[in-house]
Amino acid sequence: MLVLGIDSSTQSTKALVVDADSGEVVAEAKASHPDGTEVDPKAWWDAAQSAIGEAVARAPGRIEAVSVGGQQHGMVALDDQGEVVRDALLWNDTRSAPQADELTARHGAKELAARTGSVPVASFTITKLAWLAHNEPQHADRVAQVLLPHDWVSWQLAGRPERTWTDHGDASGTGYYSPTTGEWLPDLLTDAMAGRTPAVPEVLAPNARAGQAALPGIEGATIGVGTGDNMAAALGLGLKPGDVAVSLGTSGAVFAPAEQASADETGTVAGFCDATGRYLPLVCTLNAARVLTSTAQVLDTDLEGLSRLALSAEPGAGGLSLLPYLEGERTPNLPEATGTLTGLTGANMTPQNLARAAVEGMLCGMADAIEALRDTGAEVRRVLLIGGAARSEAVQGIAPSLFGVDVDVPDPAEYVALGAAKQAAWACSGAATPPEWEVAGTRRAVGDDTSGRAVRAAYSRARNQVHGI
Ligand SMILES: Nc1ncnc2c1ncn2[C@@H]1O[C@H](COP(=O)(O)OP(=O)(O)O)[C@@H](O)[C@H]1O
Ligand SMILES: O=C(CO)[C@@H](O)[C@H](O)COP(=O)(O)O
Repeated sequence: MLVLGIDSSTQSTKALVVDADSGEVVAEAKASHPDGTEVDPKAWWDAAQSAIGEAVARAPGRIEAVSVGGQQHGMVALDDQGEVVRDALLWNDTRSAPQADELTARHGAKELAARTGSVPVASFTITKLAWLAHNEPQHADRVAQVLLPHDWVSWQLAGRPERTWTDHGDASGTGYYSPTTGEWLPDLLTDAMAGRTPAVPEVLAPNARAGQAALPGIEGATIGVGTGDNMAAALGLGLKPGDVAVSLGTSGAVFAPAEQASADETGTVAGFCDATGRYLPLVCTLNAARVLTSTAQVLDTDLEGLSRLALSAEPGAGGLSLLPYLEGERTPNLPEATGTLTGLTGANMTPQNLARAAVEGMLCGMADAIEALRDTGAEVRRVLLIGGAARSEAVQGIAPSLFGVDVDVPDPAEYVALGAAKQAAWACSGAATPPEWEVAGTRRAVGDDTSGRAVRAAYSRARNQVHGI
């Protein structure tokens, strides 16, 4: 039996056709999304149709089921005809930072963490709805329903039926859902939207059959419930206790499976649900893979060239530290921040050191995130490095000493789309637990030095100097 997994993430849509018995990927395709932090959702649907069409054309048989993993938090506001009211505001759009502060001041961080699992920052859907109510009341008045990106793409796949749905994982990133009771929190939604209460999708079980595909080429295939991209990656990797995933895509996301819900009132760790009915505490930064792309551009090289340069510099980049807050930052919560390069001298200002500082700066944020997860009780036995930037040799070489824990690199693959495919197979199997697919070859990354502590200390000093934290 063949199933289809879709990853509709920030930069692109990926589609994988997978053999449901073995987990083997038999066909795949990819289509890009536009840049920017506000996007017309139709661009995701165009990309999905293109990637699905290509993947399915290469598939050796009929697709029985499909599921969608999508970038978390994005605000897809629909009117009473099901049309989008305005472009979606994405997870990495920081304009709603003042609304995040206001909501937290009004309700209290402790209360919000206890009720929703998280203290909202600008990424969370609830703050985007509050921004809309305050800045575009004419649009807010027209909002009849709010969906998340994966809900909206699944709904298009189903041919826009009467019913809309979501899952626990993605719902837990809205800021108006309770991970512990599994219920929406309409009072928080109404408060954020200044008295308006749009409809929200039905929350279905992780292995639900949510609908049937209406898209030509996969018509009649069962649609699984779908989930957030990080929840899908956790499912695709089959994370076990002690495993921590570090995903280096547009965002840097660090997450671990948990049996208990978390409620970190400092706001560092978001208390999300996973895609199996359990939990997925997660720390997220706004600056990961694109830090490397931007630095490569400055150095007039490509990503391989950047990697070579970084590995030819000494650990510590000759005293340079890069605080890579190129898009503002979410963890630490510095939405207005810009990037800073500290420690420049005539002697150390080389392309090699700059490349090294970029890789180290991005990874130091991830090392802090691993520590924050550990502080909330997560067991950290090994790190699994995934996402686009995990393909970089420099990242693989430098991560172990900065993380101070074993780092395994699963074979490069689209783990979000694989997790979505696994969810689709689960919806068909009717079993109590998802299928167990073996994760293809995992290689242990070997660190190039033991100076991780010193590099991290220099990074902390730079952050303290510039931002006082
Ligand atoms: N070898 C590489 N080295 C560094 N970065 C890479 C490499 N290959 C891909 N990337 C980066 O990975 C990013 C895409 O990763 P992905 O996990 O697909 O992101 P997203 O899920 O956010 O769309 C792009 O910014 C791309 O430049
Ligand atoms: O906001 C978060 C997690 O809370 C991000 O991780 C988004 O889910 C986008 O992910 P990528 O496109 O970087 O995979």
